[in-house]
Amino acid sequence: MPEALNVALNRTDFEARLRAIGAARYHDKHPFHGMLHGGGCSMTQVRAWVINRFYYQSRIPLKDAAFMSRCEDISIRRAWRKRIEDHDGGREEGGGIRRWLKLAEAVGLDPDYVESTRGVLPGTRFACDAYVRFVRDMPMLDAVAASLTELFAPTIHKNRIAGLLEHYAFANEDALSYFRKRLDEAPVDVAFGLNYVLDHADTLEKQDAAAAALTFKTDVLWAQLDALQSAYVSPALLPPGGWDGKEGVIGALDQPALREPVRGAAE
Ligand SMILES: O=C(O)c1cc(C(=O)O)c2c(n1)C(=O)C(=O)c1cc(C(=O)O)[nH]c1-2
Repeated sequence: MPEALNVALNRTDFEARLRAIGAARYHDKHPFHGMLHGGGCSMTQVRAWVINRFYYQSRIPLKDAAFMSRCEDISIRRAWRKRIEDHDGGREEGGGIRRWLKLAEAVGLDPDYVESTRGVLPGTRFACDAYVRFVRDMPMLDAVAASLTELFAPTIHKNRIAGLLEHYAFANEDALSYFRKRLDEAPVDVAFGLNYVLDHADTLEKQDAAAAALTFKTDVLWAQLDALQSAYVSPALLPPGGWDGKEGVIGALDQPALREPVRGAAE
């Protein structure tokens, strides 16, 4: 191979390489998201998504704590610990996990049931646990690069807020506060993470490793939606122990807020 092909990309071109991974592989392109955002999901499918996605939410602070536990650089720890606070909140209030459980209640689920993580699909569990393990075991550069899917999250969060508000009776600002808050939180995290990766991936080998880590993370996200699609979209193939469409559902299902969505074209 000619020498020039073995040289690391400059920052601009390497960032473009990372962004191209999102453009090709991010989970906004998964058909389940098209259904969810376009009003094509039944309320049972929305509940299944809320139950399974809670598992992802619950693993995020564990992976950030795993990251912190290996990080010798105090200035990085000072910046990174915000991520745990964003999700776990204070002792009494706040935090993404509490906001996610508000969404669970809004779709008619018992938050204790959701928090129990019973009924989470095996594919969801394997994918999310793999992310925690990856961040615990891989080089720091790879661990940070894996979080860079958040570069692409604000667009999907905005589309989700708009799509859910348009199509689903349960959706209001309170129920969707998780996503609204992430619009402020994620850009801070991703600016730090992107700078770290651009600074540290200073050889072609490291750039390849960072790109592979980001690709791995897109697989973590995609696999969670594959699990939902397989279990809850016809022809449904519910694995043993997966949520049965009934357990944990509380309150009167004929209440107006829990009406089935107004179906529209998938966006
Ligand atoms: O709704 C989404 O599509 C989505 C995607 C991602 C992501 O790209 O990993 C995150 C989030 N949301 C999110 O809310 C969040 O807090 C988050 C943290 C992380 C991470 O890897 O540290 N990703 C994401």
